[in-house]
Amino acid sequence: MSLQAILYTPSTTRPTLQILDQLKLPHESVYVPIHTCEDAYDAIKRMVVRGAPAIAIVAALALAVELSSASSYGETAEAARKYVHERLDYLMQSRPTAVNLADAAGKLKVVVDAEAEDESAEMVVGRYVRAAEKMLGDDVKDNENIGRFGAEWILGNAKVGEEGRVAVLTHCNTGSLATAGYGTALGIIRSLHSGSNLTHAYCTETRPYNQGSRLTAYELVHDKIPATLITDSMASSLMNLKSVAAVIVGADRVAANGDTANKIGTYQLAIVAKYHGVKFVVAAPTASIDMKTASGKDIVIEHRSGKEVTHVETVVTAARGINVYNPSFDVTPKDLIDAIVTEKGVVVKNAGGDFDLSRLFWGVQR
Ligand SMILES: CSC[C@H]1O[C@H](OP(=O)(O)O)[C@H](O)[C@@H]1O
Repeated sequence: MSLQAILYTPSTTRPTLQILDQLKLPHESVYVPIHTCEDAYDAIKRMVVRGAPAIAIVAALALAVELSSASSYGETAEAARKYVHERLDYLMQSRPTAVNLADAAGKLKVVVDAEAEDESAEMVVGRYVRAAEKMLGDDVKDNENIGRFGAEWILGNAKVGEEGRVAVLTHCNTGSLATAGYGTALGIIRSLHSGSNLTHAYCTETRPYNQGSRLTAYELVHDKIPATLITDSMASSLMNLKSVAAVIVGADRVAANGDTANKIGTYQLAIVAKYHGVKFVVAAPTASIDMKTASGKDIVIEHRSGKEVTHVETVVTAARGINVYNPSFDVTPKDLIDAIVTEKGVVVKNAGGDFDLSRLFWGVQR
């Protein structure tokens, strides 16, 4: 059975939403109910659920559940539209760096704003719920495409070993626990593995939240994919001594020029990969690409509590009184990125060294 971060039961009357408490993994697999937007906001903020696509989908579905269980959205279609806008704006404040939530909110606002003659509040709500539910299934399909396109690109462009197989390194968690299923960067690893083209997957611990040791390692073991856990500080030695063909990472926000914000530690992996001639691949749905943000210097980087660094669960692991620097993300400049893999295909830099990401959105209302 595949791992699922999100359990959603659509129903004509009262849908239900539960999320896997990722703070308890890998020790316990516990699902917690989400009834309101406040529940979702708190779960996203505390990283009970995390991962750019998963954050967006949980927020969208939480509002669907809330709308279906209360008539607090007003008596008229206009009141319902206003309520949906306000709740989405509230949810968007939960974490600033990943763009997927803002992207989903924008799309859902367009859906409810599509006015129809004499429609009721309930008709607006119904349109919202159907659009939010569609995001769940679309994300899995997108990730399967990312997996296929990414595996094909790596096998066609990286240093492939004997029998057409590769070893790769990934950072943070970008699998079924960060999405609606299958995953982005981890989706490429799943596709390489299912095509018998993977010799080994290395995953970094990804301090301080340990998405790698607690979540990615959990997924790789669950799927019986040959894998080895390393600490973040081992990555350069690994690329120096082992035949790593590609580093594959996710994205929280890809700027219009291709600069990419991702989990802290990504930037240094890109530098080491460049030094060792290892391909550096960003895997992300187009919902993670923000054409309104020109470059990486314009991306807001979330800073989190120093306790994430000084504590492992309740155990203090640092000298009391020390200051802590804890940016949750860093920005990898486009020059260090070899390919951006999306559900619509792979984008590489042109002869001028630039990514032209706009073509991914031709004919799409943004
Ligand atoms: C496909 S998940 C994308 C992205 O989100 C993760 O951040 P967080 O665990 O803080 O939500 C990580 O940066 C992943 O690469």
